[in-house]
Amino acid sequence: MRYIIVGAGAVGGAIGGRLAEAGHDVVLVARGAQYEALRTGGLRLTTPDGSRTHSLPVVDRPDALDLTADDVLVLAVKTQDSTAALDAWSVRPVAGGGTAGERLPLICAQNGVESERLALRRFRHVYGMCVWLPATFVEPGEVSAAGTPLTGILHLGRYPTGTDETARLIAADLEKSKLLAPVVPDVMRWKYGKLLSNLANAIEAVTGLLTGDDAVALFKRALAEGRAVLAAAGVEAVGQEEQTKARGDRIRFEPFDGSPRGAGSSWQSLSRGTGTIEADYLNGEIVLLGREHGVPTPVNDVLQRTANAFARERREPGSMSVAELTALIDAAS
Ligand SMILES: NC(=O)C1=CN([C@@H]2O[C@H](COP(=O)(O)OP(=O)(O)OC[C@H]3O[C@@H](n4cnc5c(N)ncnc54)[C@H](OP(=O)(O)O)[C@@H]3O)[C@@H](O)[C@H]2O)C=CC1
Ligand SMILES: CC(C)(CO)C(=O)C(=O)O
Repeated sequence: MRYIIVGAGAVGGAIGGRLAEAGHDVVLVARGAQYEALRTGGLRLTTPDGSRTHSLPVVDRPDALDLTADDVLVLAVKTQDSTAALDAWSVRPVAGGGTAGERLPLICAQNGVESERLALRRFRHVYGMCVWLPATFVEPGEVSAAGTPLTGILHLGRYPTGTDETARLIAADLEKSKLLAPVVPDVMRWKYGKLLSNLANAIEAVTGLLTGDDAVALFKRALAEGRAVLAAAGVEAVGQEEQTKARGDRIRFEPFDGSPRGAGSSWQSLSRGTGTIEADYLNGEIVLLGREHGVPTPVNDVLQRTANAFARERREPGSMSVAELTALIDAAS
């Protein structure tokens, strides 16, 4: 199989780099400065076991690549960029007839639960992936990932439910590539569990903090709301214990010597001044479900709106104190 990584940033670069190292065919899809850097200097991947550079084929648009029935699309863009990428790739012809949307497997290697829904409108064969793989976009052409001795754990399954032979073949390739890839029949249960953890992303992006009593207390309030909403919606999510057990002692996420990892993916969006952030699909997912099921969500609502304002106004990550953020939430509660 050939893996086409649509959005070769932090997560896409780490997964693509690991697959390439293990000898799999990989094509990177990138844009802007990242495309230029990957094209001219290759992909530099730094992990606890060292740094290496991979010279891989890279394209900046779908019509620069001829697709075959052997291809797998791995969507690793931020959720706010999913629709545009899915629209562009789904209509590409595949050798032998049909389009990518009709014939190729598409894996959503992203946080949140929205991309699978968007993908299923355009692709017949959609797979969800729950990505526990802390990765950093260091600079154009360079990404790092902190997991050791394996780089991350990627629960994989058919969307909305089920498993199949394709999932098992892809998982086998990932497992040969220093990644743990359990195939599960209920991948969205894993992704909803991860969504609850990612309610912290906005707190970290805005305040720069995830430790300390006040930041932890805020996260607990966001989490309690998230749990209440999922319960009201009848959505099952794996708990922290089950997630930790799945990793066992096979992966530790620890900073390593020379690790450039700063913070989570939303914090990185602000620090790169991209002008957008994923909050509508993390805290915003809980707010939306809360509205649908009559559960108030003042905490996640303020987190979503504050993170969006930070992105829009290109404010520095960490430039609001936890006390200020808590006061905004208290005023709305
Ligand atoms: N980073 C992490 O530690 C983790 C991230 N995740 C999730 O993984 C997903 C990806 O996050 P992450 O890797 O951090 O994000 P990044 O911003 O590092 O990578 C995404 C890349 O995709 C590019 N891109 C967007 N649209 C297109 C397109 N149409 N064609 C080509 N390239 C495109 C972006 O370009 P540009 O910069 O120009 O926007 C960017 O380079 C998110 O859902 C995130 O929540 C999950 C677990 C951990
Ligand atoms: C919490 C973390 C780092 C886990 O991989 C993540 O999902 C993110 O940065 O968005």
